[in-house]
This record gives sequence, C-alpha cells and structure tokens, in this order.
Amino acid sequence: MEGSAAHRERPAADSVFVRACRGRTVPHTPVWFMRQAGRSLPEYRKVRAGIPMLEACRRPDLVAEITLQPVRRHGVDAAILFSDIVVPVAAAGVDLDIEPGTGPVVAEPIRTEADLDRLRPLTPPDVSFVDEAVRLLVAELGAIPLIGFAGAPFTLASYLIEGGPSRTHAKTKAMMYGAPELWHALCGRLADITLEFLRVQVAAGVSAVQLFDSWAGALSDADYRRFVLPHSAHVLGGLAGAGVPRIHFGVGTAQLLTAMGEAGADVVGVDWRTPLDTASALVGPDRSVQGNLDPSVLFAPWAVVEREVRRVLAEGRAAPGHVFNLGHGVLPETDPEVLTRVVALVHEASAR
Ligand SMILES: Cc1c2[nH]c(c1CCC(=O)O)Cc1[nH]c(c(CCC(=O)O)c1C)Cc1[nH]c(c(CCC(=O)O)c1C)Cc1[nH]c(c(C)c1CCC(=O)O)C2
Repeated sequence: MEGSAAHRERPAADSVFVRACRGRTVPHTPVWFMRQAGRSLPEYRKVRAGIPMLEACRRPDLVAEITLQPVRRHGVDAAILFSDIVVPVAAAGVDLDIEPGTGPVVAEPIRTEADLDRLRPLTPPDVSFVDEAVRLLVAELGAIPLIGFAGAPFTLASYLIEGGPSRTHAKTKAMMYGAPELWHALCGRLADITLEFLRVQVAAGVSAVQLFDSWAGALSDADYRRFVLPHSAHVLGGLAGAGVPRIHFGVGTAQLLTAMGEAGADVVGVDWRTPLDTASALVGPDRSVQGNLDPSVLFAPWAVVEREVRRVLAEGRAAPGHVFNLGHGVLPETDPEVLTRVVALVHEASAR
C-alpha cells in the first residue's frame, strides 16, 4: 500500500481529511477552519490573557492547549498548529512583533543587500519549541490529523519589506521589478527558512502541511510565475517525498490557481470569489480543492448559512477531493456556535 511507512508513523495517515487531500473515497467531506484557534473562542481569550502572541507561540504547553480547543469544541476533522507565519523569520534573527489588531510589525524592514544579513538560515534548534509542541499534539490527537504550516516566500517578503501589513504591496513590488536580483536573493533565503521550518514539523509528526501565500493574489499570473513560483516550488518540491499532502492557499488568486497547483500542491486552497467547480477545472484532475465559504456568511441568518454550505459542497463534488473550509480565516467576531453547526451540517449533508 502506498505510504505504508507514513501510515505506521502517523496514526492519522488514513484519516478522512488526508484521504480527501489525496482524492480517495471518504465517508463524508472533512472540514476544518483557517484561524479556528483564536479570538472567536472565549477559552482562547482566557488562556491568552496577558501573554503576547509570539510568547504564546513559543510555549509548547500553551500551543498544544490552544490548538486542541477548536477540536474539542467543534469536532473538526483536523487540527492546525497554533503558530504564526512570522515565527520562523523571528527565529532566524529578524526583530519583529505581532501587534493585536495589526499583525506582524518588523522593527527594521529589509530593503537592501546588506539587510539580507539579518536573515540567517534556520536550524532545527531555533524552533525546538515547535518540534516539542507538535510531538505533544500528535500524541494527544491520535487519529485526528495535525496540519503544519508556513508562510510562502512572497507573503513573508511583503511583511519584511513593507515592515508591516500593506494594502498595495508597493515597496515589495518596487523591489521585485526594480531590483530583481535582490528580490530573488531574499526569496531564496525565505524559501530555505520555510522549507526547514516545515521539515521540522513533518519530522515531529504532522499529517499535512499548508503553505500560506495569503497576499499572492496581488500579482498577475505572468509575474507570479516569474518572481514567485520558483521559490514556492522549491518549498513544496522539497517536501515531495515527505509522505504528507501539501496544501497551497492564497486570497484573491483566481488568476493564479493553475500556477499554484503547478508549484507542487496536492490540494489548492480557494477563497470565496471562485466557485470550487471552476477552481477544480483550473487545477486539474490530479489535485483536490479546499474551501470556500465566505467567512462573512457566518453572520447571516442560519437559513442562508445552510444554503451556502450546501452550495459549496455541491460545487466541491466536481473535484477529485474536497476539504471544506472557509475562503479565508474565521473573523474574530464570529459566533463559535455557528461554526459548530457548520461542522455538523457538512458531515451530515455530505455523508455517503
Ligand atoms: C497573513 C498571516 C499572518 N499569520 C498567518 C497568516 C496566513 C493566513 C491568513 O492569510 O490569514 C497564519 C496564522 N496565524 C495564526 C494561525 C493559527 C492557526 C489557525 O487556527 O489557522 C495561522 C495559520 C494565528 C494568529 N495570528 C495572529 C493571531 C491574532 C493574535 C491574537 O490573538 O492576539 C492569531 C490567533 C496575528 C496575526 N498574524 C498575521 C495577521 C494578519 C494577524 C492578525 C492581526 C490581528 O488581527 O490581530 C499574519
């Protein structure tokens, strides 16, 4: 049987979630939510009180507790490691913080060749806290899969170059178009850091990985293929023999879905703007899709939520495998009871 070694080491290797990622038959469509651990949960706000985000990410006991909270509450089919995309770059020497309500803020943005020296290669001891947290979680979760993740080079580069969140990514694009050698040198370093970070998580036992290229939708297909795809392909290709499915996700990426699949994904994550049957035609018959309920729909009356969940399930049937998710992360104001109801509805409406 394919993947039998992975199966022995990873009790969740034959889970409904991993099977759907691989396009195999499943008893029901699996479901999890990006940002399922976080501010929508009162139990999260309680354990996080007074503890800065990056510090929480570095405490394995806290990481394990926060990761498990949505699994206990909602009965989702997968857990996602509680961390952040900037954790490995902080561990690789960049002075940054995660500010509530804003996101990552970099003390001294990276804009010149000399600045690159502040980004050294990542070694496993730099992120031993992640190794420890994953091991604790895999033991606790048993047959429930744990998803590891990292930020993709473009999205990480945007934070490092802009110094924080950006609507236009103007400084990022200025480097990409104006100093392509520096751009490729920066993305090359970020790709190495990201790959090492994901390898640590795979070695510690995660059952799948998701590469978040949240802001890649700001690019045309031609520029994505020229400036970004080779670096993301280095990360995803480096995990080709790891025995775990690779999910590749971005927001506003209708024009990039084919390329994001070609970068080396087993599953392409889709936001709510593109129907899953359209997305599946773009990524082809060898890849599954993940998504794509609009997170804002969760604020509508239940009858609307139900109709939209059923529509997403119906459109997802066009793909060889479908992992139900939102089109982007859970918004902090979301009523967690609605999320629990969505999980039950997905399971019931997709049962076969
Ligand atoms: C772009 C990005 C970031 N971080 C991440 C991305 C890619 C996914 C996406 O597109 O949303 C990835 C991420 N960040 C977090 C997770 C946890 C796992 C999960 O449940 O999905 C994941 C997968 C926790 C977090 N990361 C962050 C929080 C909130 C911090 C808090 O609770 O104080 C959480 C739970 C902080 C963060 N970190 C970042 C942002 C934009 C923010 C939000 C700022 C805010 O609104 O407060 C950068």
